[in-house]
Amino acid sequence: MNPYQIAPSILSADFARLGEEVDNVLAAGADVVHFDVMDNHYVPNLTIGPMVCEALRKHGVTAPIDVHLMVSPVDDLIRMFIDAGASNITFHPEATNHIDRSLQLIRDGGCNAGLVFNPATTLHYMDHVMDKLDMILLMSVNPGFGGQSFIPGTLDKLREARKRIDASGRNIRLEVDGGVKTSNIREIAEAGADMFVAGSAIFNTDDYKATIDQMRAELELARKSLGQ
Ligand SMILES: O=C(CO)[C@@H](O)[C@H](O)COP(=O)(O)O
Ligand SMILES: [Fe+2]
Repeated sequence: MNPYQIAPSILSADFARLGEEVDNVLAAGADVVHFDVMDNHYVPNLTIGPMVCEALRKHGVTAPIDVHLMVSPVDDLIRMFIDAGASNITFHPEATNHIDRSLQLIRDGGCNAGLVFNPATTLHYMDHVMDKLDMILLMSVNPGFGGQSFIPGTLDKLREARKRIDASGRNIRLEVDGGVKTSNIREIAEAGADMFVAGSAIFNTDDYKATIDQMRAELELARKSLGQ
């Protein structure tokens, strides 16, 4: 099994040709489709909802769809994305009054559940819900837009999150989102991440396969330096 997952964010895809873009990036070797949902309330931008997720499933996409909810509140959209064919659903803990209940709702719907931490959000939100987490997503930019620069302090936060995951003994994915590129993916992996969202770094290149191959080569170097 590939220990590392590459998840292109379709926020940077050409929305006028979304089905084709997703097909192309999966054919180029992507593992997962990262699906950014913004409500112009929790974040100052507005994107796509469950109808688009369902349309991708009807189009024939069978790869995991990783839904990143940047919305408040979260529960209604969790239900809709479960019905629309989501595989993973993550939300920001400060966007719901009932973190445990929202995580349980995702799991009861048969999806993997996760919390998302903004650069300034404390990891303590995970303390009492480790048993309900399948994944943890650390934002390495402030949420709302693609194409921003990776915030370097995320590396220490990743190391801290990795320690907590290892101490829990649970199989929890550690995803990172924002400013991930071929030039920094290796050090991000060495800090403990195992799932990498990359939007502009993939969709703004002419050759998706060449970019993803280069990312995998960097991840292979990280794997060796970690002694895995
Ligand atoms: O959730 C978000 C932004 O809020 C991300 O998923 C971005 O879409 C990542 O874009 P790049 O930083 O990789 O361009
Ligand atoms: Fe995202």
